[in-house]
Amino acid sequence: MPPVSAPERIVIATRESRLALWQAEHVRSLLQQLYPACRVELLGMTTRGDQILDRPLSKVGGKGLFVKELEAALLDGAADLAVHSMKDVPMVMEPEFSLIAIGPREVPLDALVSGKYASLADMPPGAVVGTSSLRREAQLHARYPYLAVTPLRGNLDTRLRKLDEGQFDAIILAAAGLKRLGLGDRIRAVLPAEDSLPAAGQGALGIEALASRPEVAAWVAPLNDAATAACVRAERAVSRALAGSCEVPLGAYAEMRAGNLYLRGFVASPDGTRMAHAEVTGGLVDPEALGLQLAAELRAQGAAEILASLGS
Ligand SMILES: NCc1[nH]cc(CCC(=O)O)c1CC(=O)O
Repeated sequence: MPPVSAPERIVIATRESRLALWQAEHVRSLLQQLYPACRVELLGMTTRGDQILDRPLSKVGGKGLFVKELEAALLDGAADLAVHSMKDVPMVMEPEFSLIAIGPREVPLDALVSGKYASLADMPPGAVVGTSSLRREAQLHARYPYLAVTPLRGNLDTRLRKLDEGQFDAIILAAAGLKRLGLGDRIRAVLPAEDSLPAAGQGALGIEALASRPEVAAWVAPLNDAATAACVRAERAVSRALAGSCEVPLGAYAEMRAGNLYLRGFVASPDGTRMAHAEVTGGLVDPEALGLQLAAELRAQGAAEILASLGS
């Protein structure tokens, strides 16, 4: 039996990239199984983040550009919930909105995609790696300072096309997106967290609704994965404490190890010459507190000076 009185109709707001539609369709089918008599529908939308492709997101308003239009659809009642990649959800949310479920994680790590090289270590000096993520760029500069990093934006298909056209020797993408779209065979190497610590929330789906609609939260509660939610909440607390809404080279990654949360994070200068790195372990009771503990540890390792030099 479904845990709540079954809804008659649920409308899911989603971006229209292939990955976003896959994720929304995935949530649609899970809800349809829970509520067979319900009409579960998708409302596809284009966001500012999808339109602005010529500039780095960090220069035009950041992650919020991927969620604003979906939130507007929640506010005006056109949709009941919105499905996001947790990585794209701003760390600080307006109080009208709440994250009502975080689904199980795909592989949370970054992946190397290349027709030429099987690993970063195989790439010769001057070889060109495409990424527009400050986090990936700083880590590449720190560990492989002889590689060239050049900007790469666009949805997954666009990025793969630019690689195939020869604009780059390799590109770095989230393994999760490639796997979800059936493009897992494009992955030459999954980058270990030691080489490329993932972004807060990477690989996890988030479901957002109006805070004023507890019935929507009850409908989707069965889709929440408690372990993933704890990991992602710890990661987001790190990012919130250190970066706020600013775009900085920062990674935060939590794993379950022996029933505890093992949380790692870094803050770096974009050129990778300065990097603060720290790790903490703690129980599942208060993931946000563990995130704040890691943020304090990173400050002790010099994160504050690095952030100050970024002008944030
Ligand atoms: N920044 C865009 C974005 N948001 C989520 C994913 C991949 C899937 C995920 O991490 O959940 C991607 C693409 C990428 O980073 O390669």
